[in-house]
Amino acid sequence: MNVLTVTGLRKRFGSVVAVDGVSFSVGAGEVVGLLGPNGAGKTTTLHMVFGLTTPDSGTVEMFGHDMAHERSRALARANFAASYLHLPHMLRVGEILTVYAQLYALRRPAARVAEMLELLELGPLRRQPFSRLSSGQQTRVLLAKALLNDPGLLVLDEPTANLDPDIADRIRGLLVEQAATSGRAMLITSHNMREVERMCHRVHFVSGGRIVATGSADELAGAYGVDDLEAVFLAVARGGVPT
Ligand SMILES: Nc1ncnc2c1ncn2[C@@H]1O[C@H](COP(=O)(O)OP(=O)(O)OP(=O)(O)O)[C@@H](O)[C@H]1O
Repeated sequence: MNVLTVTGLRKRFGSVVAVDGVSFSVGAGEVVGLLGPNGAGKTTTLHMVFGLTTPDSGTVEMFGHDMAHERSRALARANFAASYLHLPHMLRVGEILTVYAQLYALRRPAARVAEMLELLELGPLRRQPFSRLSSGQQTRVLLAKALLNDPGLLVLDEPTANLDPDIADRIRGLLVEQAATSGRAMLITSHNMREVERMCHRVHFVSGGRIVATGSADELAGAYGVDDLEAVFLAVARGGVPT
């Protein structure tokens, strides 16, 4: 069974059609990427998946629950992170994670917070207020918050934005490993093609609010007769078609 099934999503903002009939699915243990140029509709799609934006039409089903009618049951097993999200600025890192651990009704909140602090290398920062962290440190706290409830579906909008190459590489590694071992489904957006090649089993290219190409990185490179996903991106963004 799919963890996530998105069918015919549409969203218009005034005269702008941001998402124009997007359908896809994500299975257990699968990492799916949404790629595309600025303004293509990726973030709007993620926000509709997670219930942050209400679609004009279309459906989102998570763990077999329809988001429109069983939102809290669906979201109980999911989580979302994006570097543009804000957490309470005056609270310290440890306090923020503790608040979320309680909100998620975790059985052993203190132990889980300690685990996340270690996993995201945040131990030395646990007494720092969120407002005093660098943007990369804030991104790590947002990821720690998103992993707290061991979600079966993790939605990440540019997961390694603001991270230095070393920590970004380690975080990609841990996300991929966790998806493989726990069966977690992941849906991500990224403008980093090497990241997508490393993390995603399947990618959907979005352009003008529509999915215009789908496949693994290798399949897409083959279809467009190019060497890698970066070249596929350029071809798709410039209106190319498969060879
Ligand atoms: N709240 C909003 N009000 C009006 N227009 C919006 C709103 N959110 C998004 N849009 C418009 O919808 C379109 C899609 O935006 P979206 O943020 O989904 O693109 P994106 O693919 O995530 O782009 P990027 O790669 O730059 O993050 C854009 O034209 C954008 O200006």
